[in-house]
Amino acid sequence: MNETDSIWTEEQSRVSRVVASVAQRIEALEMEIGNVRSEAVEIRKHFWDEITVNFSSSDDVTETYFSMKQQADLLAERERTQRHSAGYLNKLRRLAGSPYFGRIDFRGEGEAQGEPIYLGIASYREEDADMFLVYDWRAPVSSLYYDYPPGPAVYATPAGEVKGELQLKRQFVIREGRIRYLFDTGITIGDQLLQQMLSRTSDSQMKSIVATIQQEQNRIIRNDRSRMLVVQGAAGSGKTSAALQRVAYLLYRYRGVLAADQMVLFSPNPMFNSYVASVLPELGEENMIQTTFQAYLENRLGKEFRLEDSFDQLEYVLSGEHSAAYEARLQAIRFKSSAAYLQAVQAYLDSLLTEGMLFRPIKFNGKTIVSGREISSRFYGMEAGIRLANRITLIREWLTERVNAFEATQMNESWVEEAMQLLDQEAYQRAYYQLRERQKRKTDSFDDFDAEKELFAAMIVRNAFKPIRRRIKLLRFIDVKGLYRQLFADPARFESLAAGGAGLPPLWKEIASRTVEQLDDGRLSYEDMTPYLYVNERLKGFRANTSVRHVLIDEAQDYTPFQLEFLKWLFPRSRMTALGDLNQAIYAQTSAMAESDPLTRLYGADDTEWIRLTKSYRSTREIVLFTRGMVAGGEQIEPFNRSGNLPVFVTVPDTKRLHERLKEAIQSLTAEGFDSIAVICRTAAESKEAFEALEESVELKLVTKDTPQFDKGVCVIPAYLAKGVEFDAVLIYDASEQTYGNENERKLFYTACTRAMHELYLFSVGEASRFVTAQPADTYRREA
Ligand SMILES: Nc1ncnc2c1ncn2[C@@H]1O[C@H](COP(=O)(O)OP(=O)(O)OP(=O)(O)O)[C@@H](O)[C@H]1O
Repeated sequence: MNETDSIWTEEQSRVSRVVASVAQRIEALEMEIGNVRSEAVEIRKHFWDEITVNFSSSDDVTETYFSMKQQADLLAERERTQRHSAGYLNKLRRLAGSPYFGRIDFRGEGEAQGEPIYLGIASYREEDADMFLVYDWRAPVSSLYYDYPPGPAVYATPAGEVKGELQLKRQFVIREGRIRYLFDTGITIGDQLLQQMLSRTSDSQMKSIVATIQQEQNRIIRNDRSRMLVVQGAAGSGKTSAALQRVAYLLYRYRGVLAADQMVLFSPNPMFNSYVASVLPELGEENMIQTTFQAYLENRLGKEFRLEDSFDQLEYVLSGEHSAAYEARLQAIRFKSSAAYLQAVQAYLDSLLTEGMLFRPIKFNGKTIVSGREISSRFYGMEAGIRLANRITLIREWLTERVNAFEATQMNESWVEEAMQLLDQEAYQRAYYQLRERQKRKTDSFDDFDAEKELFAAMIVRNAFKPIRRRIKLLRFIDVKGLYRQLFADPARFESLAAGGAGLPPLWKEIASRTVEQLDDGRLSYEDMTPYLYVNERLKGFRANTSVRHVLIDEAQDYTPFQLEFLKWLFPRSRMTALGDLNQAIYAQTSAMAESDPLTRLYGADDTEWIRLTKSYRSTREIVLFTRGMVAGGEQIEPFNRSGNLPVFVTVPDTKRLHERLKEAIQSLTAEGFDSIAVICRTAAESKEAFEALEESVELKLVTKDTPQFDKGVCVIPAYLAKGVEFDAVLIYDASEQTYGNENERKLFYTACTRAMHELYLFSVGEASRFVTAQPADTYRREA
């Protein structure tokens, strides 16, 4: 037996021992849980038997209370134990066939001998044993595995640094209790294993990467110093993967203090939510809250306005209509998402302390109780030093008093009498009994007709004023829509707010009048949604969420400085991780990542850390070498060393031939065993066209913004919905100069091409796009 064989045999016998031990533990735990469950069921069943219910005297009541409490506590305790054990059991089951994926031998300074440490997705120790048979990949010592090659190494613990020497680093692939692969690794974590992981065909669900986390990714995952962590990483560099492992890490690191529902992940679209939903459960953790910024905006503004979403906005931009209105819209999108606009809006809100506040009148039955002007003069009559929020609180109190006073005058009005007549029998009965109950507590008599009538009248008046009180409570008397409109209705005022108008877009007047028109029509375009909500919240008080402790923003380049500022206000007690790639900023708006300032300014330089990822893992070396030339700074993107075919550029004479070639390509890729193939188009309209042309000859699905989840197979999808996800093979439907001939579409084209893991085909009717022809001829292959 040579050395390798004997290592293999030794390691296999350890694996078998651990697997047997885990299996035993699972069995014991299943029994234990079964017992606790039946105990809990018993307690529930006999809950009342054990309790002596007696309310005769106050002592008896106390005794009853305590006996109930005791039973309830017992039950809660059993159920807690059961939940905890069930969670542990879930983790053990995951260890059962594949207990670990790595081993490090570490000799601490001053120690004579190194200790082998085995890493898995959860820690495991036999009962009453000191040593862990498996360490959780998130334990402090486990970081050695990701951070160091064999040699001197150090890891941080809550009690300080531990120095020593890493003597061995070994990787395993264990399935069903058998070692499939085993190798000792050097500097990075096994290129060999990573090669294997990356050469698999893709799935409709993202996978966890714990066994092959790279050193630079580990810095993201374990970072817990700064309040704000910004990750700028190339396409396919593992930003999303790192973000999800980070959630798992933080849940472990702060267990007992931080729960999954205190972390929120903002995804680019609802489909993406389903794509990443299985990573945490795969690691035995609960999922964090997942949402999209659009869903939040819709929830807050959907009742008031007809809303456009970011995809509609992009479709409009891509339509490329050559008109003055189009140019104005582009300028509006850019300006309204900029830090300059945010500052102008902030200056506007500050200026409202001296002039310009707008209030809605408080009316009842068409009669004005307090006019808008009256509220306004009350507002500006206050001492200059009182802050906006305090003024509004004072106005609210004052309005409540005014409404109270008015309400008191209404008892004998004819509308009350009429309402009394209209009470139907049932409502009358209900009201009668209610009043009677209430009255009984005060006096015993309720037979006086006049008194009864008076009480009814009071009740009717009170009910009629309820909505008004509610409106006052919710500060609806502030005319937010009017105030937002005013920003645009008075361009001169806005110019003075925006630092003398120096930074205003050239078509500002056109933009202003269009915005007013839209607001009057009850519509809100995507670029106005966050600013509008910001104005609303600043005036009415932010509806902040204080329970969330960590916000992760994926595809952060698609957020505007305004939106990030908004999220900071919304989650005041939260840390933030923003992950993005400026080269994939496909929207026309100003990106918060375009310059480092908006992101750094959010929490200040001292509280912000930037990490850059330049290695790309998703695509083959050939695809990365072809695509990286399309974007600024692309030469810094380093491909992971996994080889495949050159991207293929196919020129066809007409659409008929295009569809034939597409069909052939899909068929041959399917035959080669690729599970996920995407025909990526520029817009929804182009996707529909491609889908209709192909659906008869190939089995495929059309993905739209309403598609709830990804499925394996062949799909046709617009590029903006393919963001963040990947496919085995990508076919660019139309890579012609006519379709991608505009500088603005560079990033969209790059994003589409970088979705490919193994194969990339680009088709073109006629002349090829400038983004293709600019690439070195040896980075792709041409076919006619
Ligand atoms: N350390 C790793 N081990 C194994 N696979 C990895 C690793 N890092 C990244 N990958 C794989 O690379 C692919 C791209 O990762 P991911 O989607 O997280 O990248 P991204 O930076 O978010 O990409 P994009 O910005 O293009 O959406 C995924 O298939 C992921 O599993």
